Amino acid sequence: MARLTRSAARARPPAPVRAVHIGLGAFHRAHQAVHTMADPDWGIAAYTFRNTELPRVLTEQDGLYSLQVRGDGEPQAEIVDAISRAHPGSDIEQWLADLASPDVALLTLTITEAGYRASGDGTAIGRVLAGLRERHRAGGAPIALVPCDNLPGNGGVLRAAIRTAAAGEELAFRSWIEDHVSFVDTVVDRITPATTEQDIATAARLTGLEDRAPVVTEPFSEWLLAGDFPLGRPAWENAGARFVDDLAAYEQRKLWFLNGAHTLLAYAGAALGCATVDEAVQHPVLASLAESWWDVASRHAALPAEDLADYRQRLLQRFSSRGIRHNLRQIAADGSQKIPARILPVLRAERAERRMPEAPVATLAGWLIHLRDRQVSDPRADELVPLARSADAPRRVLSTLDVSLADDGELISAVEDYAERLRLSAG
Ligand SMILES: NC(=O)c1ccc[n+]([C@@H]2O[C@H](COP(=O)([O-])OP(=O)(O)OC[C@H]3O[C@@H](n4cnc5c(N)ncnc54)[C@H](O)[C@@H]3O)[C@@H](O)[C@H]2O)c1
Ligand SMILES: O=P(O)(O)OC[C@@H](O)[C@@H](O)[C@H](O)[C@H](O)CO
Repeated sequence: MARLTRSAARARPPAPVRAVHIGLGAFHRAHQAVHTMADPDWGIAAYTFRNTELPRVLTEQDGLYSLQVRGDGEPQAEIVDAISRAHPGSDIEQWLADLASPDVALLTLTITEAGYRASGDGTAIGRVLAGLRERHRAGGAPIALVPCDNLPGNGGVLRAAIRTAAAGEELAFRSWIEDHVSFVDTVVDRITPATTEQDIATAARLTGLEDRAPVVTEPFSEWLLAGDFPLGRPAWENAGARFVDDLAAYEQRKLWFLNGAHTLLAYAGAALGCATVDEAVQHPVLASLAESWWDVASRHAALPAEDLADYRQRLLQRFSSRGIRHNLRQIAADGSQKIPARILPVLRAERAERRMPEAPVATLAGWLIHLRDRQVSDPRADELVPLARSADAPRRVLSTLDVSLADDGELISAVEDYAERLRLSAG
């Protein structure tokens, strides 16, 4: 079987690099790259500072990969050609040259929620700062930074992270950042699980080509953006992106309803023995918990009730799709970074009205079990795992997220009881 390359796929030559990406993974390739492909004048130079294998494979494939879109029927595959160059993080010189180039108008980021917390040499924020420094030195063309991670106010979070990291820099550079770097807020949505060996075999069957870097995703895709692009941007709207003035209500809907339900299922679902999202939503206890989460979140959400009702109905279909096997373990990573945005705002609002909502309690109880019994991937794991194994674990773990919730004795008892209930139900 022929290897997937430009000549085998008879595709156009790579587009000139005008966008850079950091955090080359599955999601970038299912989302921002697909939007960028809709504008043939824009090519991407994509970097990953952790995975050396993916850029090597993509380079061998001339930047091409297949995207399998899986709904309930037969998957459809298309070849995505938006990535003109793929680089491992060791290509520091190329990274600096790309960010310094006035041809480059924007940098997109998918560095996970945890990526915005860490700064200094070797971190994503440290590398972005080094790139901006180089750009400033090289003439200082403006640039748009477009974070695409599931964080509330992600543009503002990135701005704050860069400002903090730049605190010791020269005044001229810091002023340039304030005046010439635009931080765009986004809401991103397309469920994209990690690729499996089985997906590689399916890609070969669908395309007739050997592709070592296929991506699997769902038909649904959404990208909402608010902010300025001083040197222009691809016509992302050709692929359905929407540019709006205020994202807050959409962001709340996405983070609470989709990501919040994912987090609930990841912890309570794993405690009840489920491995994937589609399996979890078939489980009667978890299906009812998800509905109860959406009921309680609807009480506090800003969008009109009909909009929320449509959204949750659609979510249930998306979560139930047999084509997408989204591992709960993948979603369970970095809970300390996700729970505060996805679950706690609703829990606080409920507690202020003296209610004890079952689904947030189940999420926290499932998280406790996760921290105590499983292999934990979380930037705060060293602190959290010992606390979860100590006496008074619910209070001590919750206090790492929000001291006022940890002082809520009724809540702590409810979480403790629920964790026991999950353990008993799991047998
Ligand atoms: N997969 C999805 O369904 C989806 C949907 C919407 C948003 N996202 C966002 O995209 C992010 C990446 O998802 P993915 O599916 O591409 O994952 P992935 O595992 O395929 O790729 C993750 C990328 O992030 C980088 N990364 C991981 N931890 C980092 C850190 N601490 N600092 C800097 N970079 C780091 C990795 O090097 C890799 O390039 C998610 O964390 C989420 O914020 C994902
Ligand atoms: O990607 P994370 O780790 O932020 O969160 C896991 C999932 O909730 C997330 O990837 C969703 O699938 C995604 O946000 C859908 O658009």
